[in-house]
Amino acid sequence: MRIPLVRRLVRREGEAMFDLVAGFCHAQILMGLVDLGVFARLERGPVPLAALAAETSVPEVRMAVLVRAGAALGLLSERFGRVRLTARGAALAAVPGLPGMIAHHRILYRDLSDPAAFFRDEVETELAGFWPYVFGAGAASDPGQAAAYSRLMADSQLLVAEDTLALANLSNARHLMDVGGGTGAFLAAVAARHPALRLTLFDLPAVAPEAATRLGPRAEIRSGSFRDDPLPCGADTISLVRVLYDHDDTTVRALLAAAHAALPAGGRLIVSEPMSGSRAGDAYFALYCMAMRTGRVRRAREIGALMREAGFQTDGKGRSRRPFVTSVVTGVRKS
Ligand SMILES: C[S@@+](CC[C@H](N)C(=O)[O-])C[C@H]1O[C@@H](n2cnc3c(N)ncnc32)[C@H](O)[C@@H]1O
Repeated sequence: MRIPLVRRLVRREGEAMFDLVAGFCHAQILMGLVDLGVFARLERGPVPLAALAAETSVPEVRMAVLVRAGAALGLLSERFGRVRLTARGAALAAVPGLPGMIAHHRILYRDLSDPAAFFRDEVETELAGFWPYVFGAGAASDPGQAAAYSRLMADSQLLVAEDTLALANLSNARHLMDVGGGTGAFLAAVAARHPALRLTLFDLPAVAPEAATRLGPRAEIRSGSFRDDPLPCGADTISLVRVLYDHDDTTVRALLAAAHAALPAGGRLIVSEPMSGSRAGDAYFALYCMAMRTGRVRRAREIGALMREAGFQTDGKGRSRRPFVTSVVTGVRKS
């Protein structure tokens, strides 16, 4: 700090370090704003601080602290006695599924509350129970659990679909099968862009029927488990969107082999999910997957190697517009 030429750099480094130190507080400010409905309230327009405090049953002096904290994080501003959303705050409130995702992070944070024990694998994680479908079709038969996860997945699919479709061109495809397609949010986005493309969705029996409600006659719905059943044939393109990272290498190898068997020569496989090699992949999704205890975040080149092992031709290069949304690796079945 005493050397003028590097003072600015040192201050920036110091701020970045302090942000790391204070990260938990930042996350809790965000969750507080979601839990208290502040984003939802301010989406309807600016509000005086006292009214916001009264509506949320928070004492005004404490709400003033929360609002200032939200302002410090670039989410809120207070002008002319009214609290309002900044552009970032408004965008955050409007991203489909994001407030729900922030709220469900309390489960992840409980799992991470003793990080040394977490990394030593001494924690019975709650997230492993939140996503029971990963363990197989039997565990997914609880409709309440299935509905909770399906909603979170479908809401967050909008951006994933946008980036996947920007990176994996489907204009030459005739028939796409989305394996692990959930309740059909990805295929709904595909259908809107490619009206002539034939669509099939494959998912567990507890999940797939809901896709029929969303997609209607636009898609054929096939129920089954890719752990136990062969994948239906007929599609010239298969997509696996946010599926591989839920599973260990043995299951992924079997699934990629099944996709290879289901495709004709020249058929195309599209893998889209957050990958290692980015801050989001390594400092968020990797921990999330570890807490789920079933899968892991992989580098694009690892996914590429697994695809090649299954018989696909791929350069294994992950492409991404926004690594925190998704990355894409594609391959072609060799003849
Ligand atoms: C993380 S979700 C992704 C859903 C959707 N592709 C998306 O991106 O929104 C993983 C999906 O894989 C499905 N799945 C998990 N195990 C499966 C299995 N053994 N057979 C078929 N689908 C399975 C789940 O039901 C779930 O819909």
